[in-house]
Amino acid sequence: MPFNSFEDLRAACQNLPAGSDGAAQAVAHRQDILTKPQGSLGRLETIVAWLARWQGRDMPKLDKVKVIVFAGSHGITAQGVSAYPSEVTVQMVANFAAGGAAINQLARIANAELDVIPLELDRQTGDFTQEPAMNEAEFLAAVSTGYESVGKDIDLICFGEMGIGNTTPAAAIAAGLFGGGAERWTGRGTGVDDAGLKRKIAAIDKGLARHTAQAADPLKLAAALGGRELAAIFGATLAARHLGVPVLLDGFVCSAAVAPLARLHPQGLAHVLAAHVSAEAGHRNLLEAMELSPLLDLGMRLGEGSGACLAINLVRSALECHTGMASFAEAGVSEK
Ligand SMILES: Cc1cc2ncn([C@H]3O[C@H](COP(=O)(O)O)[C@@H](O)[C@H]3O)c2cc1C
Ligand SMILES: O=C(O)c1cccnc1
Repeated sequence: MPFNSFEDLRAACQNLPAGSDGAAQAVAHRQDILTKPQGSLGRLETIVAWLARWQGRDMPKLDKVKVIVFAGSHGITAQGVSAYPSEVTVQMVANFAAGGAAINQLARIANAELDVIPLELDRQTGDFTQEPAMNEAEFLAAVSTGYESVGKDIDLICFGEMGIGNTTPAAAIAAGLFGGGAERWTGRGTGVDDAGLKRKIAAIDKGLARHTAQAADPLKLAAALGGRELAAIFGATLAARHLGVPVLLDGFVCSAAVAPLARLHPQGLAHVLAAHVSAEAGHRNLLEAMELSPLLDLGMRLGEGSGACLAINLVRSALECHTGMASFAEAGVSEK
């Protein structure tokens, strides 16, 4: 196991590579000689520079793109915080294996390999209104599983989650890290009614009050209020940074999962691009709090990594222009 204590993990979060300035500059230089008005591909140009910086390659590639969906089971569901029953998590893992979920279709069309990693689905986390969701060892085990799931040979990676109830721990982490109370961060998830939304807000406020002692430490907070799949996404995003793999970030749950990294290092999420802003209330605020600007805004609120996976083809398009276009000199086109 790569991490045996909060302190081990904290040290790994504070020791992050800066990415290659040279590779990002090589991309910017090539962008300026391609047959288009300078800067006219807008964010497509900065996406390629971002890929280059974090892959450490002057000419980035997207030969091996991966999606990993982590699944977890949540004790907080006892508080009636989801519109669906807890057993849907295991049922959806079977659906992923059979190819019947949204993420299966999106991964196929993005030419991305899909892995699904269930995390102790027969052992729910603690109900954080009553006890910590995870103790230190449980949290570190989930973080370590995520950390070890990322290979060095991957060119771009997306993480997704499946876990009925998990918009509640996500909102709790966001509220714990960025303040403003539960109401500011809590949305309807799978579609709870007004009474369900009230229960959710009350449960989160109760959890925040119970675990105030953990609030000053982003890792302890994520253990007390989080979930195993969120912890794994945190660990996997950290591994991606250490291994030079750029990350596309999915919706509200994934954003909350990686938020502790933003808190532990000022550049902690520099290798992460927000693929979309989800319709879950709180996601827009959360991205703003982490200074991330989403690529897509399509009213999606599914999770599974669906928004991140959809943006793969955008990144592929950006790279295709960069590698395939002719320069002014090559094409004999007059410059300004
Ligand atoms: C059939 C089905 C498929 C899903 N795929 C992702 N989620 C999403 O919904 C859940 C979070 O919402 P809440 O906090 O309200 O439970 C997570 O499992 C998330 O991945 C799904 C939910 C359902 C019902
Ligand atoms: O944005 C998300 O991550 C999300 C929203 C609703 C349900 N599950 C996930």
